[in-house]
Amino acid sequence: MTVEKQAQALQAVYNVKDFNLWYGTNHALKNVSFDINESEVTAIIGPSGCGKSTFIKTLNLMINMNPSVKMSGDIVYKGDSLLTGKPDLVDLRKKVGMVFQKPNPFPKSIYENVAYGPRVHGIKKKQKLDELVEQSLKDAFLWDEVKDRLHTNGLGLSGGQQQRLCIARALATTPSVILMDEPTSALDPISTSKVEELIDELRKSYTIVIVTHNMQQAARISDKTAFFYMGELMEIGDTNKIFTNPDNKKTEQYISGQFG
Ligand SMILES: Nc1ncnc2c1ncn2[C@@H]1O[C@H](COP(=O)(O)OP(=O)(O)OP(=O)(O)O)[C@@H](O)[C@H]1O
Repeated sequence: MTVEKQAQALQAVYNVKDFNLWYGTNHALKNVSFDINESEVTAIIGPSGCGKSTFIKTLNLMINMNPSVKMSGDIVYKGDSLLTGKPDLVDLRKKVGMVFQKPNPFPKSIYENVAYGPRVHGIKKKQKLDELVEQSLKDAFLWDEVKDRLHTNGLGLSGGQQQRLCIARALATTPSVILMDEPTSALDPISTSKVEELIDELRKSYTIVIVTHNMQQAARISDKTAFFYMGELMEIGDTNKIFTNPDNKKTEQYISGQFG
């Protein structure tokens, strides 16, 4: 990590404070506390059902779509409480983009997929939209593959291309954070490595939180790794340390494949 990056890394973009979440009576996240630093890639790992997806969906309050959810503690985004404040959800989701496990382009043209977010946020001028679409597709490493077919349906792209289109769509609203929930688990190895290369580039400009089942992937692409187990954060630290010399016995057992 460069000196500049270390200096930036001291800035927390999220403070998660004694956070609990229940689905009805199911206590899915328990007393979770940690900071997510600006300009870092934070990987969330842990066995199935440990609360990874639940956690990442709280960071843009997508979790609020589920009426059975109750939360306590706090998640503070850039100084503002997401739980006790009254965050503007449209604005929050502009700043905190999300990419899902299964590529989910809108059934619209490639151009319209990317232009959609900026339009919702009031950008109407064609020239500005054209520029944003081109830049976002370039930043998502997709421009060269689609520049001659921008007005064809996004669903006509391959799975890996669709996922990069979804990343372009997230970038088009100029977010500061990108949440990724297992973004490569539905992709083949070549598409996966393209998305990993892309994450490596995006890390220079964005804060990234990624849920992954793939421990090699977490080790390759993240600065920090958080290990969740049965709804608890067992350990968070520098990825190198978590994968070579974790403090917690459960982390060690998980990364060495003793359970999963
Ligand atoms: N919509 C929901 N309604 C009720 N319970 C839920 C819901 N979503 C998740 N849960 C429960 O919350 C707990 C955490 O689930 P979550 O999907 O966050 O885990 P995960 O670590 O992402 O799992 P996986 O790796 O299998 O995707 C589990 O007990 C799960 O059954």
